[in-house]
Formats: sequence, C-alpha cells, structure tokens
Amino acid sequence: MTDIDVRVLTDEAQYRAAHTVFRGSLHHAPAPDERWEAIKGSYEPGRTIGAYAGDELVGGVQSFPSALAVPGGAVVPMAAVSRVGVRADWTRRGVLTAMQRAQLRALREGGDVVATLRASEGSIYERFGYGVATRYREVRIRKREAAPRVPIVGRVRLVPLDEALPLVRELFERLSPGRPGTIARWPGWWDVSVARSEDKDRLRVAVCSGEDGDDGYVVYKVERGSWERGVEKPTVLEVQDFWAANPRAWADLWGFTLRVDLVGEVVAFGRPLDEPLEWLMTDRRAVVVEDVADETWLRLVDVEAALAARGYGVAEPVVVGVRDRFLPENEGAYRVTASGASRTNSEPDFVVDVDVLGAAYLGDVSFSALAMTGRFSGGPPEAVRSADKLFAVAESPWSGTFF
Ligand SMILES: CC(=O)SCCNC(=O)CCNC(=O)[C@H](O)C(C)(C)COP(=O)(O)OP(=O)(O)OC[C@H]1O[C@@H](n2cnc3c(N)ncnc32)[C@H](O)[C@@H]1OP(=O)(O)O
Repeated sequence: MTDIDVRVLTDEAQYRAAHTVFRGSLHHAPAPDERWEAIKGSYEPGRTIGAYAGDELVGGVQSFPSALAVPGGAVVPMAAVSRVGVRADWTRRGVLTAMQRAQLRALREGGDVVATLRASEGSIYERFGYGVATRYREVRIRKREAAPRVPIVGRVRLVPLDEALPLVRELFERLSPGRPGTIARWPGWWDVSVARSEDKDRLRVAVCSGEDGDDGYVVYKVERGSWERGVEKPTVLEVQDFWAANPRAWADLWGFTLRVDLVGEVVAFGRPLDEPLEWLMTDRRAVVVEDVADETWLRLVDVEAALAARGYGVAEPVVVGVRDRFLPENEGAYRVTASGASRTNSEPDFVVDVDVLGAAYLGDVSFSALAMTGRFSGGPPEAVRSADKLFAVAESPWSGTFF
C-alpha cells in the first residue's frame, strides 16, 4: 500500500473534512453550514480516525459511545461504529483495513467490550470480525383489512414535537437497553436523527400512558397519496420509532396508529422479527412482510468480557475456540456453561472465527446453522447442539436504533 498515515482526529476542521469524505463516499455533497452546526456535536474527542495521504484526508471512521443489552440482562460498553468512508480514488488499497486495525485497537484499549455497525454492503465487514447479530423486518399493513383487536380507550395523546422530544428521549432511556440487542442512544443521536429528517415539520408523536404514567410512544409521518386516472396511490403512515414498556402500551399504540384517518397503509421499518403484529389483526393477511434484513453487525472486541457478561441456557458445557486476526489477544479457548463463561486451557470442541461468534452471540443464529453453511467445521455434533442451547434466547434480538 502507498504510504498512509492513520491517526486520531482532534479538531473541528478535521471532523468536518472527515464528514465531507464520508458524505462523498456515499455520493452526497458536503453538509452546508447549517446542517454541519447540527451535526458537529456528534464528533466526540478521540473517536474519529482519519487516513492521510500526505496532507490530504482520504478516509475516515468514527464511533459513538453506547451500550448493548446482552442476553441475561447485562449491558456492556459498546462503540457504535459509523461514518466509514474512503475517497473513491483511494479505495481497494488497504485504507479501510488500516483504519479498522487502528480503530479496533483503540476501542479495546478504551474499554469497549463490543462494537456494532449498520453496513452499507454485506461484503465489507466480516473480514474485520463483524457478524450479523440482529435482523429486523419491514411490514406494510393494509389498514382497511387490519381492524386491530384493541379497543379505543383514550390512553394515547398527540404531543407537539418540541414538547415531545424530551419526553420521548426520557421514555426511550427507560426502555433501552432492554431486549438483547437494544442499545443506548448517545448524546446527539436525537438531534442528528431529527436534523436528518428533511421534513421534520411533518413528524408526529403519540405518547401512551398507563396507571404509572407514560409508557410508550410512536414517532410517525404521513406521506400523502394520490388518485390519478383511476389509479390510487395510497396515503401511507410511516412508523419511524416505536417503543412500548409493556404489552398493553404496545397494543394501544398500534391501535392508535392503525386508526389514523385518511390513511390507506401503515409501514413500519426495522421492527423485531418476533413482534406479533399479525395476531393483533382481525385479518392477519393485512400484514405483509416486505423485507427481512440484517440490522446489527456485531464485533466482539473483548471476547472474554463479552462471553462472561451474557447469560446462558441449560445444556452440557462446551469449549469454543476463537480465531481473531485483528485482536490476537482474543484468540484462545473459552468454556461456556449454564452458569457462565471464562477462558480455559482445555482443548476446544470446535473453533470459530470471531465474526462467527459475533453472529451467534445474541442468539439470532444457531451454531448448527453456521456449521451447516460451512462457516466453521469440526467438533462433535453434540457439542454444537449444546452450544445452540447455551446461546439460545427467548426473544429475537433486535436493536431498533439506526445510526
Ligand atoms: C458503518 C458504515 O459507515 S457503512 C458505510 C461504508 N461506506 C461506504 O459504503 C462508502 C463507499 N465505500 C467506501 O468508502 C469504501 O469502498 C469502503 C470504506 C467500504 C472500503 O474501503 P477500502 O479502503 O476500499 O477497503 P480496503 O482496501 O481496506 O479493503 C479491504 C478488503 O475488503 C474488500 N472490500 C472493501 N470494500 C468492499 C466492498 N464494498 N465490497 C466488496 N469487498 C470490499 C477489498 O477488496 C479488500 O479485500 P482483500 O483484502 O481481499 O484485498
């Protein structure tokens, strides 16, 4: 590779240059001043790494400080990796590899147990040790047929956006991290996500309350449809952020969302795979699953701490061997039992690359499935079956936060 100097960026001019490189890599123009003002606070000291060719910044990676809920109820420090981009004239020359190496090292030294990201393409990140650990589904609900089985009881109220934002943020912080895969939203996430919305004037927030106060919310916007030459394009209500503390709040909020007038369809992006929406409808075929896609790409930065943090199901112990090209201190064998996991000198039952362990870590995919597809080999089948049971989870892991 041509000489590339990878270093931590330290001032606003450098952050802005990194933002411009990132936007350019996604084929967007640089952020205008007003937008930059809203965004610049999301660059936190020590968390952006740039790649320089001479004086020119040609690549950047960043992370936000967050936390991840893992099976069993624990929450571990997590880096939310984002804004990864290399200038088009410098791609495929090892720039991202050099930045990944530096970033993973820095994250480990900074105490992050895991890193997660949302990938622009499916073929980039496995080589750096990331595996797909949660997925989401996108649903389209035909409102007329839906007829939700939930009475209207007046527990949902519309709140103006300015008033709603602090409320919604407080509610979110109470609810997440909670389900395995959910994450903490860092300072600035809300501003950036609202600033990102080109039509924030059209965002609506409905808040639900029960006996103990507010216990759920939905942020949505409505895209007006049309009727031209006998062809109807339905008006669509788009659910952007939906969180409920309990089943009653969940049903109330869906009941509200599905009853907003002059709407033909309700679309919800990024919902958990096991959300029982079909069961809420009088006609379950009103719910059409339009997509199931990868959500969280998870990197175990400190394998020992990550394995020790999660809870396990009941099964015979298993010894899992781990390979890690970027963080060799993770390599070794780990004994996983129903009561916990730790390093061991025993021979592993089977050996996996760290991206494979990342994929299985939250329970979204079984070791059997990964072995079946050739993601690792070896090991007695009973050990793989034990690993399946130990890592299995009751709820589909899901994040629900895009960044
Ligand atoms: C979390 C996020 O921010 S997701 C957004 C990611 N950014 C983008 O998609 C923007 C557009 N793309 C880019 O900027 C660049 O192509 C990047 C950042 C994805 C890759 O940067 P590069 O400097 O080209 O990667 P690098 O040269 O280190 O490649 C390392 C290896 O990954 C492979 N690789 C890199 N990117 C891709 C890709 N998009 N598709 C397939 N393979 C890829 C390379 O071929 C190389 O393989 P090798 O080791 O077998 O030779």
